[in-house]
Amino acid sequence: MALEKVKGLLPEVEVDRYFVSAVLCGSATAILVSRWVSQRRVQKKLEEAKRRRELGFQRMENAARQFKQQNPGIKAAPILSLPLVELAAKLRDGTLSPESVLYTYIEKALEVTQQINCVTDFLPECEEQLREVKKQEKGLLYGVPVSIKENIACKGHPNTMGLVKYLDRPEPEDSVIVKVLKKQGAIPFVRTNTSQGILNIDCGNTLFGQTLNPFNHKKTSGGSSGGEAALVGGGGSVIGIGTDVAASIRVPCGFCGICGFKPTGYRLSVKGTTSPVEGMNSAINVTGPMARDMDSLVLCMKALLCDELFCLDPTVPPLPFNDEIYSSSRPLRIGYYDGDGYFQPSPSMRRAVQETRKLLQEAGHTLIPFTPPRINFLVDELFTKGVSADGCSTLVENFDGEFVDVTWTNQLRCCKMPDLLKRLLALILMPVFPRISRHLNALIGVGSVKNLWKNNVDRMAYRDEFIAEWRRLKLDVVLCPALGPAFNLGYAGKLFVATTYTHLYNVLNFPAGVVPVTTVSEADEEELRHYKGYYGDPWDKRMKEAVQDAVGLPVAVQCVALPWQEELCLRFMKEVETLSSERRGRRKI
Ligand SMILES: CCCCCCCCCCCCCC(=O)O
Repeated sequence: MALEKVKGLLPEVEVDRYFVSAVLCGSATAILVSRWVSQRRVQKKLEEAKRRRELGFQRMENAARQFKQQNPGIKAAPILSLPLVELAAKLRDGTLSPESVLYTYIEKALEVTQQINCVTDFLPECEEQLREVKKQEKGLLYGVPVSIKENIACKGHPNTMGLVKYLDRPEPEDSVIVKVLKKQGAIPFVRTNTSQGILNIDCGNTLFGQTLNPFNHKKTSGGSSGGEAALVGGGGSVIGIGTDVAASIRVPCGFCGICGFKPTGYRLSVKGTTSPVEGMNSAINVTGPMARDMDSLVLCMKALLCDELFCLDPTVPPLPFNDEIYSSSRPLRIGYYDGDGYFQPSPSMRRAVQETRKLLQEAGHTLIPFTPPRINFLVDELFTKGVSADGCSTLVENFDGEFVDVTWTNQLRCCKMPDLLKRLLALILMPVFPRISRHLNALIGVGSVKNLWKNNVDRMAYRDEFIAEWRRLKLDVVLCPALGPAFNLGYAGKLFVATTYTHLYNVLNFPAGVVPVTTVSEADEEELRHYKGYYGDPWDKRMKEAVQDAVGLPVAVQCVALPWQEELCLRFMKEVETLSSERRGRRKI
């Protein structure tokens, strides 16, 4: 009836069935052709990028070979085995030349990346910088080759984050961090792989492929600074710079058996780095150092916290490194927890905390149980809802027109679901899988600017509550689990929520770092067979599968301090490193 009325309102036209079919077929063909054309364009760009990358590797090989031919007496092993502090001292006093160190690391980085695919780009201008450092006053990192995560700007190279759309956007200038490193005499020489779009604890993308773990090629290096962690862990770089908005320095460092430090946001500059969700402030994105030992991290922090940094980026507080706090040996009051109530730690994660707690206690510190308050609220309402406040649209847009890497398909599918479907699924899942249901609800985002402000207020209130508990127990620092051991390939992109141990400290904006303390034992593997998780849901099942078959792989702990207490946090990390390496030494005897 209604249809008849509408028809009556329309002018009488003779509809030609052939004409309609032709229009429909034409439109469908046009859509298919334009899709094919755009896919071809992406494919071509991918091939071009691959060629450029291969050319870079070729240049690395030639440069290293030429240097070796001209300097046959220089041996790689003694240079590669030097910890950063000793390497920097030898460079400064002239025992080693910057050339010998740079070309040795170029050759080693190439060897490592051929095995585990961690380098994305050679920085040929490192040869220019090699000449430059000799003209300037010797800085703290004089002649030290440094690797840089691919989202940290190096002039002339694009910050792609593994996305084809950014390939043609070379950065107009170095990021502040790279400028400061250069001022201190460092020589950035390679850039390293990330997860596609960065917001992922795996390290794979369609541009550069998957980075593998240097200790076990069936495992991921972790992400998103996974290229960096794998290169340093594999011995191809002595110091690297990563970024971390939820886990990206700490998770890959833990997976690859190295130390990594996430300072308080804004203590180091992020100018010139690309963030996974630009403009999002619910979890703070930072830059930080990654290295094989704590002394290296400390030297790097000292080098970065200099006048050049404060001058280039006046939004960074002008706080030079405080050696008095770092060198203090006063006994500490250390809060600790070995499970956060949201994601049950693997057996080795828990044992790492318990063994470290014992060592610290025996060394004269006071250990006090500490429980992070309202963990579900923190994870679902503050972190996930905060990061996806726009209903995931910024993140989803990043993937428009891209071939989506397998490490992202699962999560992207969840993000792309219409809100109504998310709500419906969340409702259905609530009685059976409440944690997954809450996560889906959080991915809907906040809905309005007013709600975002409310979310910010809630975050500040949570931070006050957390600090009040910290103060009530008179704590100096906190010891807690670091995610590990390294996941089997194919799992990290489906276990974003396992980052609760790290992302808590991005929401709070506290400094935090990871230190490897042990390796997975047969007993851990046996205990894992009985792992049920806190919820017994599909995520727990996945976690169990992800960490299986890891005997011998490194496991870290996480050390945390209050905001702006970087030096105290680093001192605590150093102490943990010393105690656990002494214990490993004792065990060998
Ligand atoms: C917009 C989708 C939100 C989904 C939840 C986010 C999960 C974060 C995974 C952690 C990735 C680490 C990234 C980093 O720290 O830089």
